[in-house]
Parts: sequence; structure tokens; C-alpha cells
Amino acid sequence: MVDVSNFVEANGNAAVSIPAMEVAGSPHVPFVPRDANATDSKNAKDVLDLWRQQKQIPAPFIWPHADARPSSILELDVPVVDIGAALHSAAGMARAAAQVAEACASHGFFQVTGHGVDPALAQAALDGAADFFRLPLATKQRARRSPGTVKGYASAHADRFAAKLPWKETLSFIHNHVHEDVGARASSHVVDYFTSALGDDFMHLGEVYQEYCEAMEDASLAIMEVLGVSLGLGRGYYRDFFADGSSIMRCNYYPRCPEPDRTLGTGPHCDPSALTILLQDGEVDGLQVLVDGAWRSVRPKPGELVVNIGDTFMALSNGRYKSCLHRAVVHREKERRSLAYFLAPREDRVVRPPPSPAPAPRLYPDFTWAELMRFTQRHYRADARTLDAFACWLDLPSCPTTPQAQGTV
Ligand SMILES: C=C1C[C@]23C[C@H]1CC[C@H]2[C@]1(C)CCC[C@@](C)(C(=O)O)[C@H]1[C@@H]3C(=O)O
Ligand SMILES: O=C(O)CCC(=O)C(=O)O
Ligand SMILES: [Fe+2]
Repeated sequence: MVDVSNFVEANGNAAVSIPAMEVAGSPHVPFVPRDANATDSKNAKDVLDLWRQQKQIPAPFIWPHADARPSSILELDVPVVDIGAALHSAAGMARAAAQVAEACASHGFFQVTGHGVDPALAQAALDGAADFFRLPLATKQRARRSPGTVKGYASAHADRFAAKLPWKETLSFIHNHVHEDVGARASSHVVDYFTSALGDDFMHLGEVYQEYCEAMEDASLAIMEVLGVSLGLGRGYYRDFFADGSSIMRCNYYPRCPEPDRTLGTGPHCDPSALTILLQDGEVDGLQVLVDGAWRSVRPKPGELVVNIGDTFMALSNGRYKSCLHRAVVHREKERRSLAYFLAPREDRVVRPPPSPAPAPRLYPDFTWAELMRFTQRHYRADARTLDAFACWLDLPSCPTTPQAQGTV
């Protein structure tokens, strides 16, 4: 059954509402509709003030008990895969392929080292996010996300959802890969995004993220080589598939929270992308993965990137590699930042598993990344069942439980 109950934005004409002054336990103060076109929405400002000043969190931020945090949590056992060794020796590749095969057949999370990302660049990208989220709301709102798209600044996704709001601010933008055939890197579209959305003062930050995204592209294509070998398809198969991809970069900021046990920074979900590379800031943990019915944490470790399989790769591998449910928790005393690079194919490329010598029944229909993106931005809030709901939605006549069939979008 597809749950669309808290999706407020159905058709791009945002049905926007966020709480102005309502706090948990004070149900008499009404929600105040927000002017989606304002550059410095009073209500959005109020929410940010609430984050800092209130003892209780506003009701729309409260997540159901089932999603609440257990008091103690064990660490997830994830392999540490040396990507550099995989690219440079047959033995390194064999070891890396065996590690990812084991991790991806169970939970789909692993960590990578030897990825070649300059630690100074990674730190600059994290510091840049810290600086951006400290800016006045009116400045951040210059990059306000437009309805129906993934690009831009969002505060608690309050323009999209009415309940179970995530305790976070995000800044997202597209990174189009520079296809190797095109020659040396010369793209500046991330820089262009920053200067056009935020102004020329943001050129340097744009340059940092342009470089960071290119490093993420390189790392993710290297990981795709390992995944290809691990599935018996050779190094080039998935690398070529994603070479001209259109990925998404997202900076997450999780402020301190007065009631961390009643909310979540990012709710339980599977990433719709093919692969996600996550850089967690410093010492502050927050990422948790559901394995065998229990939440397990994946703590940040210096120099390591966390990688997980997303729905698009699950479809590409016909379900052999799993996209696993995960979430991010928040803290009372500590704020947290993370940078997520969501690897995705070119928007119009058909996602379909490769022909197999031992054909298995197809688990998912053919689709394009543009279709899946559109589904998550306009029709369905990404959760544990995004891919199943999407497959159902593509095949509308035989799918009575899609949002459309319920008459909700
Ligand atoms: C296709 C997408 C949906 C999300 C943005 C991009 C890439 C990842 C997705 C997301 C981050 C997964 C977590 C849940 C989500 C709703 C969020 O809380 O941010 C997702 C994104 C989104 O729709 O904004
Ligand atoms: O911030 C994190 O640790 C995880 C965020 C996440 O899962 C996401 O952005 O998809
Ligand atoms: Fe995620």
C-alpha cells in the first residue's frame, strides 16, 4: 500500500504549510500557510528560531514511535574496501570484488579508502557547507528549491511535506558528469549554479563543489568497476553506463535538537539513486542502517567514505544487490553535517539489467532516471518502498494503490 498521507505537494503548485509557533503539546495554535514565493518567509524564520529557542519541537517534526530511537545501538560491521588497490592490481580487485559482493548481498553498505579524494578538498567541502548554513535565511532562500525539482535550498522540506518533517536543512544541485570522450575536464556548471542562484560572492564555494563533485564522480566510477567485476560483468560495464551520468550532490545540515528522540534528521528511506557516497563530518555520528530488524550505526572514520547501493542499482542488478533502509538521527548537544553524492545515470538512459546467460525473472520494469526523479519529487516521498511503488505507478492499470488511483495527486 502506497503511503502518500503526508505528501503535500502534488502537482508543482505547492500546498505549502509549516507551523508558525505551534509546539508539541500546544495543539491550539493553527498551522499558518506560507507564501511560497516570499524571499524571506516569516514562517520559515519562525521555524528556525524555534529550532534554537524551544524546549519542545513543533508537532510536524515528531516521528511515530516506531521510528523512534532505541537507547543503545550497535555498530554495523561494514567492510573497508581499498579502491586504489582494486584499480591497480588484480589481487586488489579480487579482494575488493569479494568484499562488495558480500556486503551488497546483505545490506548494501561498505566503506572505501584509497579513493584519491584530497583530504583538504573534503574538508573544504564540509567547511563550505558549515559556512553556507550559517548564512542568514534570506541569503539561503535565494537558492530556494523550486517545486517539483531537486535543486536548491530546503528547510525541513517544509514546502513539500506536512508531517514527519526532517530536522535538517539541505542544499542540493546537479552534477553532470564530464564524459571521458569529451576530453579534459572543462565543465563549470556547478560554479554557474552557485553564482546564478546565490550571486558572484559564491563563486569560490561553487569551485570547491565543482572539484568535489568531480572527485566523487571519479570515486563512484571506480566503485562501479569493482561492482561490475563482482557481478561477473567486467570492469567497463557499469563504468560506461554511468560515464555520462547526471548525479545529485546534497549538503545536509542537522542542527542541535531539543528533543532528539522524538524526531529524525532524515527519515527511514532507501536512496533512489544508483549509489550514494557519504562524507560524514568529524566525530558526530548519525547514520543508521536497518539490518535484520535492528538499527545499526555507521560511525564516521577519518579518510573513509561510506557507500551504499541505491534503488537504481538494485534494479540494474535485477535485485541481486540490495538497496537498504537507512536514516539519520540528530543530537541534543551536537550539530552535524554530511555530504551525499547520489550517483545517477544520464536522465534518459534506460535502466535495465544486462542480458544474463541464466535469465532470471525481471523484478522491475525498464525506467529512466528522469522518471524515477520525477516520481520522488512530485508524487511520492522516498521511503522504504520507493522502487516498488514506482514500478506500480509505471504500470498504472494493474496498480490500484498508486497515489493517482487513490485520487490524492
Ligand atoms: C531522487 C532524490 C530523492 C531525494 C533527493 C534525490 C536523492 C536522494 C533522495 C532523498 C535524500 C532520500 C532521503 C529522503 C529524502 C526525501 C530526503 O529526506 O531528503 C530524499 C530526497 C528528496 O526527495 O528530497
Ligand atoms: O546524513 C546522513 O548520514 C545520511 C543522509 C542520507 O541518507 C541521505 O541524504 O540520503
Ligand atoms: Fe540516504
